[in-house]
Amino acid sequence: MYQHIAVPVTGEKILVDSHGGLDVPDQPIIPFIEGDGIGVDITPVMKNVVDAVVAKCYAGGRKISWMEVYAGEKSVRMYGPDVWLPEETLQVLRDYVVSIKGPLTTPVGGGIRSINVAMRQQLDLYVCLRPVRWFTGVPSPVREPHKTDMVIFRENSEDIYAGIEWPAESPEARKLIAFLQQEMNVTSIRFPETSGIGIKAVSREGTERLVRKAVQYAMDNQRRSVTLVHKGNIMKYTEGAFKSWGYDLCRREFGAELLEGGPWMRLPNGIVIKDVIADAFLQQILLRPAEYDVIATLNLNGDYISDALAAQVGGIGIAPGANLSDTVALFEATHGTAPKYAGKDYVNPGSLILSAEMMLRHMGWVEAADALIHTMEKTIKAKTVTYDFARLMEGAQQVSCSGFGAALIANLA
Ligand SMILES: NC(=O)C1=CN([C@@H]2O[C@H](COP(=O)(O)OP(=O)(O)OC[C@H]3O[C@@H](n4cnc5c(N)ncnc54)[C@H](OP(=O)(O)O)[C@@H]3O)[C@@H](O)[C@H]2O)C=CC1
Ligand SMILES: O=C(O)CCC(=O)C(=O)O
Ligand SMILES: [Mg+2]
Repeated sequence: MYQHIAVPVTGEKILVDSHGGLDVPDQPIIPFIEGDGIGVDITPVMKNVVDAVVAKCYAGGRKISWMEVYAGEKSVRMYGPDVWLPEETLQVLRDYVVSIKGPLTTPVGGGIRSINVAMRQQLDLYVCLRPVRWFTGVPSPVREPHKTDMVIFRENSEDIYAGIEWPAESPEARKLIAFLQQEMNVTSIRFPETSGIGIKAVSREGTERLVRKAVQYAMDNQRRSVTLVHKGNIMKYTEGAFKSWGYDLCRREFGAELLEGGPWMRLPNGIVIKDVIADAFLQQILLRPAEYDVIATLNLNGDYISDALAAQVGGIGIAPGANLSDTVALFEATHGTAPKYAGKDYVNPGSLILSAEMMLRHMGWVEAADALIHTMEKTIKAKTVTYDFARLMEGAQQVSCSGFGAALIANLA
């Protein structure tokens, strides 16, 4: 049926029920993309650890049937030049509803800007959900890392990140610059002859669906606040509008009322809705992280904030994430392909394993998700860690990528 994808002979599809919930069989087929660079190291380790934890928790009653699908460099090798993201891969990710991917290299000079961004756009995975928490014993550059406990909701489908841009001196850039100057009275392009041009599109619909998910998450998970992070003082009609539309939505759909003086608000259940300008936020998360909880932000801000916050709790080697639409979920680590370490069995697989933990929880396999967290805590506490933590820890036993996976499996309760 497919050109290169082999559907496992055992296992069934996860289905979406009439209320939008998941109907998860005991042997679901989960598509996975190995990923480029360190994908060859971390993805097999993630699968082994997940298989072990599921086997342990459900004594054979549940099992994942993994189905490999292709994107990135492996796809080009299999499907031919410039086929970075085959149509059948997108179709499977859409049809099978829950999947997981390794990192993908952004091709240089190829026909696709970023495979990761293309997937998010084509599957309309408009939420990038990235929880940031500290595990006991993880080395951190801050004095009180346990105070960093945030959940980032990054808008994943629009903003300057969508890649609407043209190089300096191209006919398109010249045409757009001429239009701006002649038809829109723009006088502030300092060097029009040599300017590249990018367009930042931010919509009310895009903002509202993202903020709605963030507020709903805060309510469902008893969080204290939702902060809208933006640079609206400068980019008034994109980032400033994100803030205003976010507050309006909270008032209209969630019954939020202004706190004294505004614009901060409070929901009937006490959750505070507030906003902060992005540069101030980046210093406050270092100085007073306990003041922030759920974060709703635009695409590019969310990209920067994800890596910055990950650093506070040990680095992107342990930073998980999910890309979500209303039905489809594609889990992935926050980091990229770290090419210098590719194939060396060296890096931390923790970020992808914790992404799988989010996936198991999303599927309702809570026992397995809890067991994964437990063994992660136990293993790090015992100072059995990969190079990234070992170089910052005293008395650590440094293990390889697969060695860390083996330690997680050995430490399963
Ligand atoms: N979602 C995705 O698939 C993403 C893809 N990318 C793509 O990845 C490629 C490389 O990007 P780059 O900017 O180098 O960023 P990376 O995130 O790939 O790597 C940057 C650094 O982060 C550390 N790091 C990353 N992963 C791990 C890990 N698993 N364990 C321990 N440390 C880790 C390493 O630090 P150190 O050197 O200190 O050891 C590494 O050199 C680019 O093509 C980029 O476009 C980037 C981000 C996301
Ligand atoms: O697609 C890419 O190359 C980068 C993506 C990225 O940095 C992210 O999603 O955090
Ligand atoms: Mg990033």
